[in-house]
Amino acid sequence: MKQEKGPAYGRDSRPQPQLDLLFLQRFGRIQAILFPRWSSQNVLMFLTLLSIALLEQLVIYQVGLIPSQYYGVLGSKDFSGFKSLTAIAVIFIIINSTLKSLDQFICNLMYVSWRKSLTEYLHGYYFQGQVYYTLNVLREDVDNPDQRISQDVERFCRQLSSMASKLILSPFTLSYYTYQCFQSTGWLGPVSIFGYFVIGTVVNKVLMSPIVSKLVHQEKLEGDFRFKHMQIRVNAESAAFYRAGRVEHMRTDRRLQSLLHTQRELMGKELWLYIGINTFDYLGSILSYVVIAIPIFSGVYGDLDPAQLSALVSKNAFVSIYLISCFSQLIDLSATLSDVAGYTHRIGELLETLLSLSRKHRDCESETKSNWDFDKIEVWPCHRKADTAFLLERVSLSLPSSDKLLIKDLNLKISQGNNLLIVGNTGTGKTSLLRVLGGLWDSTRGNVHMLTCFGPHGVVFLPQRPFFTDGTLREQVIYPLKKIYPDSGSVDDERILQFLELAGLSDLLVRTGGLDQQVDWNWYDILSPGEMQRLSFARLFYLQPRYAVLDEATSALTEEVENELYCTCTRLGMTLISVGHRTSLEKFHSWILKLSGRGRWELTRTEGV
Ligand SMILES: Nc1ncnc2c1ncn2[C@@H]1O[C@H](COP(=O)(O)OP(=O)(O)OP(=O)(O)O)[C@@H](O)[C@H]1O
Repeated sequence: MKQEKGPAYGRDSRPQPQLDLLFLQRFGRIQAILFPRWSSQNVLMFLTLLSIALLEQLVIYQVGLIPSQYYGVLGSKDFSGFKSLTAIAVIFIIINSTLKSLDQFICNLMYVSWRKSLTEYLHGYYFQGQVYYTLNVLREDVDNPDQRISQDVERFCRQLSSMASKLILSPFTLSYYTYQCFQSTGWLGPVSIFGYFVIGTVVNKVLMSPIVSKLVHQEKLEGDFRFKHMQIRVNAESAAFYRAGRVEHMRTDRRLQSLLHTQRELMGKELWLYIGINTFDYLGSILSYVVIAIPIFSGVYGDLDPAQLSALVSKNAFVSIYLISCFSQLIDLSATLSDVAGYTHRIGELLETLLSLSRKHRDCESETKSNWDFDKIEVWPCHRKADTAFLLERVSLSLPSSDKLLIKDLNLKISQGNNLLIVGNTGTGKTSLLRVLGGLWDSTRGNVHMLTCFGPHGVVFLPQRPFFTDGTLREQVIYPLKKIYPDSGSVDDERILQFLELAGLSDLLVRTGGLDQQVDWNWYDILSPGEMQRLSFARLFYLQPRYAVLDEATSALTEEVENELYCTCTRLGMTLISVGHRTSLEKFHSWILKLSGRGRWELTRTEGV
């Protein structure tokens, strides 16, 4: 693996989120995810919504005519006409309310379907390779990716679906009533109403821009506040030992205050937008009379008597008012649109970062041509039985986000049977070297070649902090494989039980009530640190890789247990790359790499076993 760039990712200065071209680009990109093909489910739903909304308009029009027909039948005392009109009215009202409910129902279905499409799309990139690690640990420019994927996507889809049926109809109603208005008032009506709308849009855009950037900031603070609660939830026991309730209360409240302060500021900005929207709504209602007043006062209708003039005013006022109300409805959507724009920016930023990270991951993968993905090993168990797992050529390593040098010009070959122990003081870069071997960090200089694959027959890492997923005991042991490997049914059960016993965890089986018993506990809460390390070893024995990378994997265990676990690893034919502080580890290794900080290192041979 040839890696030129160091691991440092800077804080980039992104432009303030606005209602600008960037918004349109990001919105367009999200729409392409929501509507990938003409035949996609979302497009079909959208077309159904369009048909229902159009049908609804037709029925509304018919319902609107009914009152005037009542005048007719009541005026002429036509009882049978009254009965049939009432029957028609009831039918239309039932159809109308059904269509309205269907409209709402389809909007809700679209919200769910959009959320599914967008979230699954983001998940596809987020969980690709180590993208989730880079994004959460190394990138500082995209805050709270979890919040963006869960809450921001949810709100974006909800707001967009609430706008959908109004937006979808506007081109039709606008064209129809523009034509009607033109027929009644000539060019003056539509032109002045369009001009009014343009002014309204420009003013609203000015009022909306600060809202968009404030909303983006508010969502960041919302994510920070949630993260604080999550931190306490995950570390509840440690916090309780510190009696941290008071200090954490103060810190959590501080985040809440900051969030609420921003929310209040956002509302202050929204107030101006609401004033703008309401002013345009009410001004619109008198605009129709202004449109008619101009020809009247300029003498165009000088030859009409008052009765003819009022008939003309009433006719023109109706179409103008309708056209204006179509535009007002669009202006009313400004508040929702500014929310949608804020979420569009947050999701768009995440999307862009995910795409660039995934591109980088793909480039890396094609460069190394090695099988780095655990998913693939279930299909193709690694057949690259290379004698050498890692080859490092003049590798230098610095801290991300700073120039502090950890390792300089390291040449190292890790091959079968040559167990390597990495030692050194705290913070000298032992785990960082493993991060480079694991492909999580790039080296600043030099080449890192991984000549085998991950998983059974390849390399397995046991990180310093054990990782457990939700699920049964079997799922913990076979992790990160999704299926039993090898696919051998009960024989596999025997292997798992045997390895649990070897790891000293037979009693855990009794506590869980069996390998496949669903447990709703959090593994981190119910296992002691030592038990977590034992369970990690049971996993390692099960996967039985050719190379095992152990980062202080026995730090919570006694030397005696450490001895047993290491002996089992050796018996199972694993080559070990360990990081540890204990001298008792030396006897299991044939090489010791000592890191001394500031780039210095020393490789020596030991007696080993
Ligand atoms: N994501 C990160 N961003 C910036 N600096 C980091 C990051 N992770 C670790 N570091 C820093 O890198 C240095 C080396 O860390 P590393 O975890 O490799 O130390 P170590 O030698 O394994 O220490 P220990 O013996 O305590 O496990 C430390 O100074 C640490 O603070």
